[in-house]
Amino acid sequence: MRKIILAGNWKMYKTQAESLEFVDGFMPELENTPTEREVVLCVPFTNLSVMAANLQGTRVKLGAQNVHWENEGAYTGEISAPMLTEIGVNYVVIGHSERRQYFGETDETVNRRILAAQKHGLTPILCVGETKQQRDAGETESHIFSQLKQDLVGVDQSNLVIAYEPIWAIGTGDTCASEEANRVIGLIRSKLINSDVPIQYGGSVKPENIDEIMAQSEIDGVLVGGASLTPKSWSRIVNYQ
Ligand SMILES: O=C[C@H](O)COP(=O)(O)O
Repeated sequence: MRKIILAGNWKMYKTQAESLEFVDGFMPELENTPTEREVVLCVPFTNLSVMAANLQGTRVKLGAQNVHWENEGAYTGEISAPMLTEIGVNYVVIGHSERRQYFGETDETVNRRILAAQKHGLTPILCVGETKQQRDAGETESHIFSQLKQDLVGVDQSNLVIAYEPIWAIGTGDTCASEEANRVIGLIRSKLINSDVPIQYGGSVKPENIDEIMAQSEIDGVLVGGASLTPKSWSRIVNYQ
């Protein structure tokens, strides 16, 4: 039985005060959410401690948005896995297209980050996906297979989540058709050793399309940016029909 994981990625949004306001608004909405659905919030590093304190005793799991492969060292601006686990972080987003595009993340560093996360008991959410240009050139599958091959070297597939995020669908309102997302996710699954790895879809997920996305047979959850930022839209997403 594959796990359903609904994860919000807040990216570089929300101060601590705004995070707490969100928790107040969102928690009552979780009361009717089926317990088998895992709900995760991947928040900015600066909000992890305050969120850990405020989510204690709730079913919401905490996620970070990146992790370095070393435990400590002269790596200005980076955060290590032991620093995250000390706070009570459970998940970490790795290889998001924004990290790959703006911050020089490569498949090699993505792989190193995943291995470090797993070594410390964190569950990596590995993001893969193609650009519009690659899709138009018919390179969607080859690009994603290449990412998987490099990113998953030596990775334990029993503690892993993958998010398929077509880059052209992120933050654009231009959702990938749910049948197409389902097809690509099925192909990703066919490349894995463990076919029970939860595979999410990400890219302009919103209250209006969540029911259709979650009705697809291969899709085990979603990684949501913009629509995870307000209690109203996020609660509609976790309470999909
Ligand atoms: O990590 C989340 C994705 O980048 C999707 O972002 P979005 O829901 O704002 O399109």
